Amino acid sequence: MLSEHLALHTDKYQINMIYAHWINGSHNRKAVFEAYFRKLPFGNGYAVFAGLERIVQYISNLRFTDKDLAYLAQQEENYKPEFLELLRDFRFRGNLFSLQEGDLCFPNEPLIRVEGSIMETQLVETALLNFMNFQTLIATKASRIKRVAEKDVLLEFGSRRAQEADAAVWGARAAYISGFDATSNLLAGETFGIPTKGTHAHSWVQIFDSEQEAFEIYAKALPDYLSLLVDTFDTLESGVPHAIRTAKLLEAEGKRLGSIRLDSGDLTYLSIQARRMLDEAGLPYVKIVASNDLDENTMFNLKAQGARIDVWGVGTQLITAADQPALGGVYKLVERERNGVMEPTIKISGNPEKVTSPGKKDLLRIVSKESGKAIADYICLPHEDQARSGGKLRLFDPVHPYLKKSVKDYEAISMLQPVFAGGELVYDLPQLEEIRNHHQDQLNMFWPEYLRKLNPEIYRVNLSQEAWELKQRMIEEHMSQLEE
Ligand SMILES: Nc1ncnc2c1ncn2[C@@H]1O[C@H](COP(=O)(O)OP(=O)(O)OP(=O)(O)O)[C@@H](O)[C@H]1O
Ligand SMILES: O=P(O)(O)OC[C@H]1O[C@H](OP(=O)(O)OP(=O)(O)O)[C@H](O)[C@@H]1O
Ligand SMILES: O=C(O)c1cccnc1
Repeated sequence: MLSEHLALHTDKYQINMIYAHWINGSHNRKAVFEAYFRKLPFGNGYAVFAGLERIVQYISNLRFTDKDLAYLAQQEENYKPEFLELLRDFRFRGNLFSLQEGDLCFPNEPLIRVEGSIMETQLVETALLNFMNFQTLIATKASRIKRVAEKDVLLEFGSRRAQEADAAVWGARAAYISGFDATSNLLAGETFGIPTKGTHAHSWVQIFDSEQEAFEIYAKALPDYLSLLVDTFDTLESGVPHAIRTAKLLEAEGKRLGSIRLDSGDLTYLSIQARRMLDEAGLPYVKIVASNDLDENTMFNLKAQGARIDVWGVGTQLITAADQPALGGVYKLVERERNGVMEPTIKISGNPEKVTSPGKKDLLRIVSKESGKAIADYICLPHEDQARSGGKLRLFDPVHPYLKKSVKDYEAISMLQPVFAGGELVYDLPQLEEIRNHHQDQLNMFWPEYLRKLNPEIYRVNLSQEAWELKQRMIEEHMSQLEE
């Protein structure tokens, strides 16, 4: 759980390839890989990049122990002892560039770029994608939920249904980045400083002889910000009246019941009725929490129906990204060293979406100086300075080049930040609060049509003329080689 020691958290084929390169004498040749995803999850208009802190921890601690090496020797008889000695001395000495956590990101743009020896760039693929894919997926799901909740309070309740402990804890962090207000998971709270919140379970009520007794005992022990779960027997006939009685007892002691929680039945009807009963009892300050398999779609409907819910507890659907449980991010080779010189490389596919964009690339966000809003993301080769110098920029769709427009009076924001340089960490990991604020600033940079939950406008991600021509040229070269 949250292990720092993850050298073997890689696919066996990575070590096999590294071994074969070593036998071939090519393991120290240079390579450049880029990580990206091809399709946005949940039909959303953007994704929220997350996972960098975990990646930094992983790379900083990447060492093979005696135990790891003994295990590798046992797994593969072919591995020569000298190879295992090479692994013993392994440290990541390459460069890594990445988006910042909380950045909005889009399909087919480089989110992380790794440059270094074949050995080090290949080794890190599995873990890096594992962290990026999961955390970006959950941050994106959480961002959708936040768009619907708007100013309501969001509590992350997913731990018990998450795909194991790391997913619960890092998932809680991803949700917080995208605007959740608290988590029920204390380890996530302790590890990352996320505020923690909790109500109580049905078992608390069931264990006593009466609901009223259960509420009073709980109120006595934990009178501040108390939340009472009111649906164990009958929400409106029993739970809410008992909660009101408990609130009055608290008032007599100068204290206030914080909230009641609804966890079953028709949440619109029950919240409206409970609100009325609380108000009529002179308890307008008591908030209503709702939970029960909620997601952004149910929440949207509940709000449209006029539900009187102030606080939303969201678990399973968020933490498992239930409607799309994988992001599908990939890590592709874009440059290789040949005869001492770096050259672009391409992966051809019968499926045009899967043809890679060759060459090491930078990602610039083109932002209008007039509106302060993002116009497009622009992928160019590192030596290209047209966009960076603010010159008139021709944008065209890489798949349908006739879709074009020119922009001027813009700022080109460089999205890929240097994180490791020659193996040294050169990036100050921001505090979680800063990441959360950064995510909000990012959202403010986009017009609402890209942010809406249903059928959002597609944000432009364009290749520079030069990057596009390189791709076309390499496709044609490969095709003519195939024909020969
Ligand atoms: N007014 C509503 N409109 C749309 N969906 C709702 C509404 N009220 C509740 N839901 C959602 O419907 C789903 C199922 O609720 P349902 O009432 O069938 O089960 P339940 O309340 O868990 O049943 P039980 O009473 O046995 O616990 C949940 O995801 C819940 O959030
Ligand atoms: O529905 P989710 O979005 O996943 O939110 C978490 C759920 O977990 C709890 O139920 P559970 O039945 O596990 O425990 P309980 O006995 O305390 O209700 C809680 O009451 C929520 O319904
Ligand atoms: O505190 C709660 O109400 C809670 C915590 C975890 C899961 N369900 C509810």
